[in-house]
Amino acid sequence: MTTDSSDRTEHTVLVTYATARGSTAEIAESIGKRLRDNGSHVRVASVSEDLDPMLFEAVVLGSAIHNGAFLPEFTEYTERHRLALRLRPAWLFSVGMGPALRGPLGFPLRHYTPPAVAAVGRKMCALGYQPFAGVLRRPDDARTRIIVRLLGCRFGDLRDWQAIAVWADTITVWIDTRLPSTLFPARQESERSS
Ligand SMILES: Cc1cc2nc3c(=O)[nH]c(=O)nc-3n(C[C@H](O)[C@H](O)[C@H](O)COP(=O)(O)O)c2cc1C
Repeated sequence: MTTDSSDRTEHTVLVTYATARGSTAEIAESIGKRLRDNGSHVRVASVSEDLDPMLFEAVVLGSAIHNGAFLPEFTEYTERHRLALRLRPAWLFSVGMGPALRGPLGFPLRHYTPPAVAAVGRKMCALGYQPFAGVLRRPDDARTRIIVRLLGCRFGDLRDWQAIAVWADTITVWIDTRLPSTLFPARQESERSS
């Protein structure tokens, strides 16, 4: 934990991510900003920085999905820090097409979690898992384009910033209510008497 100049306590949170083309990094930055605005002390970093989750009081981590799995460097990070992730309250997010699927073929698949993604959440004992829609570039090959269209998915920036902010707020509620209060005794005393 840290304290700012007014002795206000700030819980320390790591937001770490893996991205191939940048959309997941922007989602991680947005989650970090929201948690910061809500009063936490936040570090946003790529998994390539390999920050130790034990140095923070809570961890939010996420990756783009490619071919039904998290990016390899992300899965490797969760393996390397498996014990620390179990010891810290940790939340997992993915970035892919899922929440953007529509229509008779796409809708039933909206809530499908690829087994490789579910396995990461299970192993790290994530307190929550949230899939977000990402940025879907128009594929070069016609076959993939047709499949994506059949699943009712548009191409372009499909990110739902409001859903991302709401999810970050639920994490703040957990942090504020479950992590131990770290107020200095003197301040607690003055607050009791006011
Ligand atoms: C090669 C490739 C494979 C992908 N495979 C999947 C997939 O299996 N499931 C899915 O939901 N999205 C898939 N996507 C969509 C990406 O997850 C989506 O574009 C995401 O926003 C990429 O995040 P990034 O910009 O951080 O790399 C794939 C994209 C690419 C380029």
